[in-house]
Amino acid sequence: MRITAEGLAWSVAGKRILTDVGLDVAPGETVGLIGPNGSGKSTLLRCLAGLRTPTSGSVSYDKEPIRSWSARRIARHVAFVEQAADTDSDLRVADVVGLGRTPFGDRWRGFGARDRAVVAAALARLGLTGLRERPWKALSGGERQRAHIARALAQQPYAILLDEPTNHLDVKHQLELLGLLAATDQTVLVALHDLSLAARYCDRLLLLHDGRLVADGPPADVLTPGLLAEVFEVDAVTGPDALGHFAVTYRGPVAAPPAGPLPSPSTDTPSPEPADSPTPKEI
Ligand SMILES: Nc1ncnc2c1ncn2[C@@H]1O[C@H](COP(=O)(O)OP(=O)(O)OP(=O)(O)O)[C@@H](O)[C@H]1O
Repeated sequence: MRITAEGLAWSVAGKRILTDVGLDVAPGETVGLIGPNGSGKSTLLRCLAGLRTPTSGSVSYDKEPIRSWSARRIARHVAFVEQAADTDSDLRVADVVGLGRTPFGDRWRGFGARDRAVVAAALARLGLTGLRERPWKALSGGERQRAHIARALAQQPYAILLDEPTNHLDVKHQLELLGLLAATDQTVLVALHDLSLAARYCDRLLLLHDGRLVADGPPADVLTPGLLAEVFEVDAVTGPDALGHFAVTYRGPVAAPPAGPLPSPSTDTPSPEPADSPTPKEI
């Protein structure tokens, strides 16, 4: 499915957050959305997922503007993995992943064999089969993140939007997830902070700066030392790493933050531990 935005703008409280964003993600493409903190990545993804109504401009799926689409119709096309998605804590992992089937359910049919098979496949894809009966609240941050991605896959969407999906994942799971996104036939737009991983796994990068799209192209064309200095304020070199992947290596920030002294610790004598305080246990 093709995702297109034209002249997209979003403002809040009189402040422009996105300005004149135009993008076109082709069917099956894996596109990375990069930009510094506060540049507008989450806001843009929310507009593309139909969760935020643009102040002006339009979002289209396969050239059809989604302005008048219902949330259910959008969810049958696009899955969105938000940065800090919260989920009802009484559910089991399989139930959370099963929420991905909601757009396809109806109260007469219920949750059928096909839904169960799709959920099982999504759990397996994210290495969560062994955790399927685990209460949601007993999961680690990375396991929850993988479960949210499994829920998105269970939605069987034509396109997946992901907002920093690797931020809680260990290295192995980061590589597995990005490999999965790069290999899928679905259209993928993924916000990432790790620029070398973005370069390695994405066909193309979109660079946001202060709510404007300032570069759009193959990773090596977007991640130039000049743009990295201007937009991310880092002094960096780019080129092949030891394995030949295009990578970014940082010398440091362009300008060091002002080196003011931190307040010194209080010179007051600390109060002694109470005599009966328990000895800390080794863990
Ligand atoms: N509802 C809102 N009200 C006020 N300001 C908002 C709102 N939503 C977003 N913003 C502001 O818009 C700007 C862009 O936010 P956004 O979350 O889209 O950035 P981001 O690129 O995803 O950042 P990060 O990398 O830190 O996740 C920020 O300055 C943010 O404070």
